Amino acid sequence: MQNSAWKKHKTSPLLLMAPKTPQQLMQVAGHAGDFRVGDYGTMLKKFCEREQQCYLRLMKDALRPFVPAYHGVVQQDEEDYNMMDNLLNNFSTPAVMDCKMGSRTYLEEELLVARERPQPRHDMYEKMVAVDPEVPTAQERAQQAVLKTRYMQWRETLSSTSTLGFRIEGFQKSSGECHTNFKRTKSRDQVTEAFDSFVESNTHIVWGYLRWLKQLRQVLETSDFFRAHEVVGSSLLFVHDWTGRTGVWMIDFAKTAALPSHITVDHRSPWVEGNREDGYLWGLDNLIDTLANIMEDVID
Ligand SMILES: Nc1ncnc2c1ncn2[C@@H]1O[C@H](COP(=O)(O)OP(=O)(O)OP(=O)(O)O)[C@@H](O)[C@H]1O
Ligand SMILES: O=P(O)(O)O[C@@H]1[C@H](O)[C@H](O)[C@@H](OP(=O)(O)O)[C@H](OP(=O)(O)O)[C@H]1O
Repeated sequence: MQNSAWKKHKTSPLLLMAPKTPQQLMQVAGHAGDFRVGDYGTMLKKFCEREQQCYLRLMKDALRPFVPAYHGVVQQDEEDYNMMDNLLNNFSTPAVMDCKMGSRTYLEEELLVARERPQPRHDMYEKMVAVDPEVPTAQERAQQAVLKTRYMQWRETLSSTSTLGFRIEGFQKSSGECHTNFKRTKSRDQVTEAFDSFVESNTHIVWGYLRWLKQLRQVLETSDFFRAHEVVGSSLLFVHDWTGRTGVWMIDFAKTAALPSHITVDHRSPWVEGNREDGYLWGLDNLIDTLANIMEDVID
């Protein structure tokens, strides 16, 4: 193996079986520039220790089949990356959708930081007024800046995050057609319309996704990892292709935090500051209901 990174970390047998052929990098959401194509069917995501710790725990959890296999830390151009399976492997010109799960998209600790050391952000002010120039307060207008938590809360209420506990971030069809303009996709009807466009009204695909989501819900209800973590800002990645193959995986654990032992969450109760609830299962219930309704409408 040529890559010096391999010397640093042992490879898993699965990885050794993966193709050497360079994989295509397809990113339908998230931070631009944080990803690279890795060797042997992997992708590299800019290193985040919190995410690394989650993946290490997830590799030993019941949730393992629902997350990309994790292969350790590698270096490229003096940058550290978490290396994981590219979930698009084994799909033929796939369609991909990213759904951000949960009713809250920032950590409680971010709220504390915002109070103690407020750092209003101009870039977020710009993103806010680009969608709705009427939203900033007089003070925010004067500063031409907003706090990140304020921006994130506004994004939640604008989209289905606050009403359904998940939101569509973006999708790419197998034709390459890409849609990322979902900031105002809020009602169940709007979400259904977007989803229908993603699957191109193919109920076989919807059926496949429903099966994945129901299995995932069952496993989440028994997972030790899920019981002990606040899962915030994590996404479900939906992948299908023309052969009818489907898959749904959990990705993005950069803001998934271990809970102190005295706190338990059910992932369905409403969040109030201090209870650490993330609304993940509430969102998954609503997502499953939304897809089930698509199937019912077809049958009726
Ligand atoms: N293991 C993977 N296999 C295939 N594609 C992936 C994988 N991980 C991430 N992606 C792609 O990259 C996108 C962004 O991933 P991710 O959510 O981890 O990024 P992020 O920058 O942490 O996002 P956020 O802005 O929510 O913090 C996903 O929507 C998906 O298209
Ligand atoms: O989708 P948008 O409207 O572009 O907003 C971004 C989105 O909410 C990301 O989840 C968030 O990153 P984190 O999840 O990592 O907090 C990012 O914060 P950032 O700019 O501080 O990275 C926001 O700018």
